[in-house]
Amino acid sequence: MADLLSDDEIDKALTYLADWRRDGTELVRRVDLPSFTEAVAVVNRVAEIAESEDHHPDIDIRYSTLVFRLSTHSAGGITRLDVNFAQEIDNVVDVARGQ
Ligand SMILES: C[C@H](O)[C@H](O)[C@H]1CNC2=NC(N)=NC(=O)C2=N1
Repeated sequence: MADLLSDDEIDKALTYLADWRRDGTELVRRVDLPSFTEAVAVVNRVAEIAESEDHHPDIDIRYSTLVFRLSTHSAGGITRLDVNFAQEIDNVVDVARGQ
């Protein structure tokens, strides 16, 4: 099982996860997309990665706005798995935006 990161380790990760914030035991990112269809396409791509890595974010879908919440449930907080997954979500969003 992955180890919980320290507060310092989480703060350090947030320096390069610029679109993420910490909310207690979770990393959180809000993403605004141009349409519901594009938002759901991002969710579908993230779902594929989640299944392949057996690590699953909580995802809130409201029209074209997504909120991702990452936490390692088995550890009770934020681990390296969540930091890595946050970067993968960033990559999916960048591709969806053509960046
Ligand atoms: C049995 C299965 O491997 C576990 O339930 C996995 C599934 N996905 C998971 N996702 C997240 N975010 N945290 C977990 O601890 C976790 N555990």
